[in-house]
Amino acid sequence: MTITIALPSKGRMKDDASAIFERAGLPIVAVGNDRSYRGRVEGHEDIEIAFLSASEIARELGAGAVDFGVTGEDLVREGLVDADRQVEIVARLGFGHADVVVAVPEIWLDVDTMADLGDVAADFRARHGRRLQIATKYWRLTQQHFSSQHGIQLYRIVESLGATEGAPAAGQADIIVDITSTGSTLRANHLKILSDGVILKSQACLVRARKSAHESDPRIAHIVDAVRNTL
Ligand SMILES: Nc1ncnc2c1ncn2[C@@H]1O[C@H](COP(=O)(O)OP(=O)(O)OP(=O)(O)O)[C@@H](O)[C@H]1O
Ligand SMILES: O=P(O)(O)OC[C@H]1O[C@H](OP(=O)(O)OP(=O)(O)O)[C@H](O)[C@@H]1O
Repeated sequence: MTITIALPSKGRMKDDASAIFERAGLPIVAVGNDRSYRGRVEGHEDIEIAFLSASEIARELGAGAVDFGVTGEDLVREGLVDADRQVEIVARLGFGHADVVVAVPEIWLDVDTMADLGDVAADFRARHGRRLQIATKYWRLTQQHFSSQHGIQLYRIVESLGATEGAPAAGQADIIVDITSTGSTLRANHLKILSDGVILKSQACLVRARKSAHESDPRIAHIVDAVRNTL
């Protein structure tokens, strides 16, 4: 059986992901030219590299189409139902840090916690004739945090695929759920994070698809150990 490892083909995690495997003694070489979406590990003919986008990696892990992948924990938990049953987070790799947060307009002076936001949501229809609107691309994480964790049911998610922080000022939503790293985009858009509004502290992870064939395969354990030993 060939083992397939999916690595980011572009974007902010690409170089760090390859560097981890280099340090683990599993140097990656592209097959064909620089733009090729296939690679291999030097000296290991039975390991194949698939270069995919970060969110595709989460999906392919869930489908069991790859054995390992490097991607953000946010994308794994957003992309997969009951993620821990489908995949194992083998190692947190120390790059690609970003927090998924609930942020509200700074001028909402009396809203500092999820409980305060729950009060706002409960009154929203009476005051404004519609539900509180949340702009996000993180549907699953938002629903878990609001409905399951904080018992807030009265809201509507407005899908946002880019420039989410601009949605409140543009009148497209009231609040947002998005990732932040330095906080400068939130500040520039006059948004503040609720004190208990950090939904997930994400970073790049080595993730393994849970497959029964892995249990008896020493190459799987070798890859896991080699990557963990770099940290
Ligand atoms: N400042 C940041 N902005 C966006 N994503 C970040 C940031 N810092 C770290 N990340 C993480 O990087 C990952 C997304 O990476 P990137 O945006 O490079 O992917 P992508 O190639 O655009 O993926 P896709 O096209 O599939 O969305 C996520 O896991 C995210 O948490
Ligand atoms: O807290 P900060 O350091 O300001 O970073 C957060 C911002 O960075 C990302 O957008 P980016 O411009 O990278 O584009 P992307 O969403 O297409 O990745 C993300 O979507 C946030 O908007």
